[in-house]
Amino acid sequence: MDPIIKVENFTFYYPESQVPALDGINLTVQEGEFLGLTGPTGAGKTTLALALNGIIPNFQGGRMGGRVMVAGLDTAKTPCARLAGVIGSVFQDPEAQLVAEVVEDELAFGLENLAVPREEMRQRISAALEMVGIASLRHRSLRELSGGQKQKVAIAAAVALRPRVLVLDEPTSELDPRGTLEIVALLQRLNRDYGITILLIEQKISVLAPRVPRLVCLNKGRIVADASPRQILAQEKLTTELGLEVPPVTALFRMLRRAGVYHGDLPLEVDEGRRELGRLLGHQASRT
Ligand SMILES: Nc1ncnc2c1ncn2[C@@H]1O[C@H](COP(=O)(O)OP(=O)(O)OP(=O)(O)O)[C@@H](O)[C@H]1O
Repeated sequence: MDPIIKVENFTFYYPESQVPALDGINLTVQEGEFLGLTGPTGAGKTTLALALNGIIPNFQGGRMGGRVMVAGLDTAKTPCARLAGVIGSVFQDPEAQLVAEVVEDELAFGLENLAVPREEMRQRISAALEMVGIASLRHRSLRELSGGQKQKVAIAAAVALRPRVLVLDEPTSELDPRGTLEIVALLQRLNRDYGITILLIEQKISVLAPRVPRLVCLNKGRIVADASPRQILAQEKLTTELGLEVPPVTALFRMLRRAGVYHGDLPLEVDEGRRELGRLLGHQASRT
């Protein structure tokens, strides 16, 4: 089967910039994957998201090389309205991306732009609100909602367009830890139950690591790693270079590995670490 995303040798310079924001990117994503994308500030994460949804190069001037294919469409040659039915985007700041006063109107907005007939529009709005678990917010004013609820509305608005891919650019950066985990759990559900391919851009590696099977790391416009979070977090030189905030429990087990007392998989979460520690201490006790 053809991959849902295929980025081939893609390079992009913003206007008047001598340094490429993206430099020879090659990335293949199969339909149904849940992918994390991380890297330091200025690495090119947002630029890649904009290249995937066609804003680059359709609305943003600049120079590019290579190509970006999403669901078989070349994003540089496809109108953004057509791409919107294939790939949905959610950005960092819910305020900046919401345009309506009332939740259901927000969902209607994108559908109207695609000229979806009225009755189908009503059905799609209901379905999207159900999928995201916010049917009860349908008639609420956006101004009354929390940041987390607003992000869910933004996700529902994207889902109403029935995309095969969702790209989310740091959607939880303005949320507290509970709101963050709720959004990630929602994305996992959309991926698992509806097969939507998810590309989640996130600097907080502790949020991504236990929840994504595949993590792509960008630095200075290049992909510097593409592996499981466990494999990436095991590479001390790489994580230092990228300034990734390694979860404390993972850092502890890296130390134990270095000291030669631990040889198992690196835990990514506290519970996992506690279990491994129990096993390790039990093992040590049985040897003495
Ligand atoms: N509109 C623009 N015009 C010129 N240069 C830009 C523009 N937007 C981004 N850049 C530059 O492109 C490079 C990549 O930026 P980008 O925003 O894609 O990185 P990022 O990884 O998303 O960073 P952050 O985590 O801070 O959002 C940076 O050097 C940045 O300064």
